[in-house]
Amino acid sequence: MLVIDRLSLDYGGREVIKDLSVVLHSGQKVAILGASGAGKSTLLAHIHRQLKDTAALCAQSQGLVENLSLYHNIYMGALGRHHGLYNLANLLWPFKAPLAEVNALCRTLELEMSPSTLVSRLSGGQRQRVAIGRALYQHQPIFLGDEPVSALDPAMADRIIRHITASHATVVMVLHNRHQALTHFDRILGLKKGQLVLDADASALTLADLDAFYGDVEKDDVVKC
Ligand SMILES: Nc1ncnc2c1ncn2[C@@H]1O[C@H](COP(=O)(O)OP(=O)(O)OP(=O)(O)O)[C@@H](O)[C@H]1O
Repeated sequence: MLVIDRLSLDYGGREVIKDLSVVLHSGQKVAILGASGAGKSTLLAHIHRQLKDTAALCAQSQGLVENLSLYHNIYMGALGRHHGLYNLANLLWPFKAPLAEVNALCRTLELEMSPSTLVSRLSGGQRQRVAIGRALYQHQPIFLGDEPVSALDPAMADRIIRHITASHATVVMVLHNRHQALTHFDRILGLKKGQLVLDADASALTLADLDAFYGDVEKDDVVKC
């Protein structure tokens, strides 16, 4: 699906991804772990640039429009599927079919408020689910998520990840939760200071392995300080 060969990326000359090579396969569910600042979002954004015609990105920044409703924010996922005039008319007078689809999606995402609720009135976890809804509504075969469930309680996060993985052939998700990574994903990549230091089948790893991975990262950071 995507071959990344000796990738280096920098911000203003500061290298944050260093000589990274990895092959991502269609049909895989891949979790990316790593300490804050390791380069996970930068790598995911690169993957999205390469796959943007077939992948929906749920970014950490969300990009929700505060003064629009939950319905309109989720509907934005479908803008590319429709003519501009249809989109404009739907903005003013929501059509029945997309409204029913978005309502169904809201039920799946456990968003129980009216679809006309303004996004500015939602909690952090509700906003995350709207952003996930918008990405799901793109109906792409690949879902890319950057900590998309970090604000949800663990049980709800499990249900939402289960829905995302069931509805997409391929998922690449940045996470901090080791349990979620082991439970829902086939393969785990670990980044440390812009380098790939872990690439293994989730079935071959344990929570203790991932604790050790984070422990090493933290120890190194302490030493560096
Ligand atoms: N727009 C930017 N301009 C300059 N530096 C940036 C920018 N975005 C990220 N960085 C830097 O690049 C490095 C990697 O950032 P990135 O967001 O990819 O890390 P991350 O692993 O996703 O972190 P987190 O878990 O905190 O989200 C960090 O040192 C960060 O400060």
